Formats: sequence, C-alpha cells, structure tokens
Amino acid sequence: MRPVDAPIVTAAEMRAAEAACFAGGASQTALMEAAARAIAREAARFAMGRPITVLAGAGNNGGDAFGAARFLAEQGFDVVVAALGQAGGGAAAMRSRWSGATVALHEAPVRPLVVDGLFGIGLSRAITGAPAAAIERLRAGADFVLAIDIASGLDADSGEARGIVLRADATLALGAVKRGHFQGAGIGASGALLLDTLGLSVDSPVRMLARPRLAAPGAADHKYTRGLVGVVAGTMPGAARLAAGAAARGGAGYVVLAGEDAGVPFDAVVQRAAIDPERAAAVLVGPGLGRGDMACTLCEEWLSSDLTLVLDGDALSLIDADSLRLRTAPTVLTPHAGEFARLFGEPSGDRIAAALDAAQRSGAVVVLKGATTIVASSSGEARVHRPSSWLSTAGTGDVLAGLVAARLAVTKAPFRAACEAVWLHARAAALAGPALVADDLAMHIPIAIAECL
Ligand SMILES: NC(=O)C1=CN([C@@H]2O[C@H](COP(=O)(O)OP(=O)(O)OC[C@H]3O[C@@H](n4cnc5c(N)ncnc54)[C@H](O)[C@@H]3O)[C@@H](O)[C@H]2O)[C@@H](O)CC1
Ligand SMILES: [K+]
Repeated sequence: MRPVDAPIVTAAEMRAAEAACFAGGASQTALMEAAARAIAREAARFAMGRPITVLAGAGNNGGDAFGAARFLAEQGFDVVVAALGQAGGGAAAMRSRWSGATVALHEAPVRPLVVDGLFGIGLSRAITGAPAAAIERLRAGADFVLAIDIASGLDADSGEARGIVLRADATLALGAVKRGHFQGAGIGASGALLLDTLGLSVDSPVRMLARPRLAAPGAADHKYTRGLVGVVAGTMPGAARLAAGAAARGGAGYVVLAGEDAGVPFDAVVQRAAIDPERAAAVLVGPGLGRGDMACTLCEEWLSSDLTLVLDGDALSLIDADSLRLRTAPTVLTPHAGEFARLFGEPSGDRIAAALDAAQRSGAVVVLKGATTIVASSSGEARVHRPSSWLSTAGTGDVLAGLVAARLAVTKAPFRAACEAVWLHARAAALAGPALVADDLAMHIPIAIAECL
C-alpha cells in the first residue's frame, strides 16, 4: 500500500514495536515470513515474468530476502540469491528454507529486477570494498531495484549515505516507514515508497502529512470573522505581492499590506493600509522586508506584540531563537536550510530531530523547508511532506508564508495551520506542473482548497 498519513519511525522505535510484538507472543519467523510474502508480492509485480536477482545480507534484512526468493521461485520466477556472509539468528532459518541457486555477492548476475536485501535498519557502518563494488555493478546493470525496507547504504534515521547506496526504484518499508526514507540521500535513493505494516502496531508523533479537511466559511461569516491577515513587507514588491496574494487565496477574509510603498498594483482583496492590531488574526512579517534599520525596528515591534505571527525571509535573519520563547502569542517560523542553520545551528543529519529540537527551544511551530518539508511543534509533534522539486524556485517561499498566515487567521491553531499550508502549497505546485513559477501557485490554491472541502 502507499502510505498516506503513516507514522514515521526511527530504527529504535521500529525495534521497540517489534519487541512488543514478540512480547505479545508473535514469533520472529512468522514476522519474517509475512515480510517475505509482502516482498515477493511486490517483486512479482515489478518483475513481470523476467529473471530476478535477490541480494541477501547476513542479518534479518537478508532473512526477508531468502524468504522472498522462496515465494518467488514457488510462483515460477527464475531466481538467484546472491548472499553476503553467513546468515545468523532468525535469518538462518529463512536461509535453510531456500533450496534454489545461491552465489556469493561478488558473483551476483545482473538481471532486470534486483531485490535488495543486503542491509536494512541494522546498517552500522559504511559499505566499502567488495560489497560496494557489487552494488555499483548491479545498479548500473539492473532495470529496476526493489529495496527491502530501506535501500542498502542508507542510515535509517538520517537518510545519510554510509559509503555507497544501492539506489532503489521502489522501496517496500516493513512495519513502518523510516525517517531515513524522507531525509538526506534517502529522498533520492528510496524511489516509490510502499508500506506493509505486517500487522505491527506502531505509533509516533512524527507522521507523513495527510490531506487536511477544511471548512467553507459559515453563512454568517464576513471578511473580519474569516480572519484578517496583516503582511509586513518591505521594498521588494515581488515578495509582498506573492505573500499577500497567497494569503488572500488561502482563505483569509481580508489581507492588509503594510510597509513601504513599493508601487505594486493589488487586487481588491489586498488593501494597503496600517494593520489594526485589534482586528488582525495573524501577521506575516518578513517577505522582502530587507535587513536595514527600519526592518529591524519593525521586527522588534511586531515581536513584542501579543499578536499571532508568521516570521519568514528577512525577519528570520533579524531575530534570535531564544528570545522567541518570551512571546505570549503563537509564532510560526518558515526557514529554509540556511535560515534554520543561522537560527538554530546546522542540523546534524536527522533534520526531523533538528526541527523538533528547534520548535522545543523556541516555543514556535517550525516549518523547515526543503526537498522534504518538516512541520514541528514544541510539544513534539511533526508532519513530514515531500513536495514537488519544481518548488525550488524564487518566490515560492513567499507564497507558503502567505498561506501559513491565511490558515492561521482561519484556524487560530498554529501547528494545524502550518500543516494545512504546507499541504496546499505542495498540492498547488503539483497542479501547476513542471517548470512552475511562483505566480502559477496562486491560481491553483483555490483548486487545492476545493479538494479539501
Ligand atoms: N523490525 C521489524 O519490525 C522487522 C524487521 N525486519 C527486517 O529486519 C531488518 C533489520 O535486521 P537486522 O537488525 O538483522 O539488521 P540488517 O539485516 O539491516 O543488518 C545487520 C547485519 O549487517 C551487518 N552489517 C551492518 N553494516 C554493515 C556494513 N556496512 N558492511 C557489512 N556488514 C554490515 C551486521 O553486522 C549484521 O550482520 C529490517 O530492516 C527488516 O528488513 C523484518 O524481518 C520483519 C520486521
Ligand atoms: K535493503
């Protein structure tokens, strides 16, 4: 199945869930048989009758591989297992049930489908030497690689490459999806992500971001009850226009743009005026703000207010993380990697953990943007989303910031609002298609919203 809002676990959380399953009376062999059956099912779909090479390491990832080879051979597939090392523990039982062709890893034949059961969440060091050479040769020759649980060579938590990685075209995650599927090299090396829970009950405060449910305005609503968004921008007209436009289309009833007059033409929904603190449900500070004295003063003023804030762009360069804790009203930060590093320090590998730490430290909801976007709350919840890579273009961050402010004005719930905005932004990008520019997003936001009503 394709995971939708599945929990995303660390290797330690996965092992704890597995241990709880065994404590409840399940046997390791039964779990591995279930895993092997699931892998064989997916491999059969991808192989379409063609010969298969199954790679089996010495651990349980290899045990899954031996079992999958058996089920595939029973279905009539031409299967060779290429083994690395002596299977131990539960894997030994699976090895003993395999009676088909077996060669050493360095002799692995290059076949159209390669099933990768070399290393899973137990990878403990870099892959080097002969296994690395075999991986390189097999990747170059195979049409399709299906990874068992996680592509061999990926750190299951950070997604960092440990030496070489056997890049997968598809990954069948077992039990739960792992943080490493969404981070670092794991983003490019996991391929299409599939999940079989094997009936394990796994929970985590870190989950994949699901499509939100949004409500249409009520019959009695008017522009102020729907939420007034203030946008504090500076002299860069493009950023202000994109952010304010996105706030208007993102569901806010009224958008007011404050800041220096940049001579930008605005439509009726966006007014240039002073922001009335009595009426503003959320204020976005930062897009195109600049970093001069005026910007500094504005930033300080809004930070010391008791209004709900979204801080983006230049504002993130003018604040310090710890002072945010002094705020009494909710704050949402929308940093990209560079802004995040300046505020909280360079993340060491696991960006999900870094975003959660940053949220806890600042008391703010942190939206860490990137190839994978992470929304983290100070109470330890996180949602993880992989938007279209076409979003990596100028101005799309301004659109996201405007959307966060709009959803905040509507929902008054910062974590929920940030999640809704990230989903709508990514969906608008998907609808806009390849080679999008930031302006294309605005017109697709209403369509994305319609999908959530
Ligand atoms: N946790 C679970 O709920 C389940 C786990 N299963 C499988 O079990 C896997 C984890 O199994 P293990 O903990 O046995 O670990 P792995 O099978 O991932 O690997 C551990 C083995 O690889 C060796 N090794 C690690 N890094 C190496 C390197 N760079 N070069 C050479 N050898 C290296 C270790 O010494 C050990 O022998 C999962 O990824 C999954 O495929 C499934 O069988 C069923 C359910
Ligand atoms: K693997």
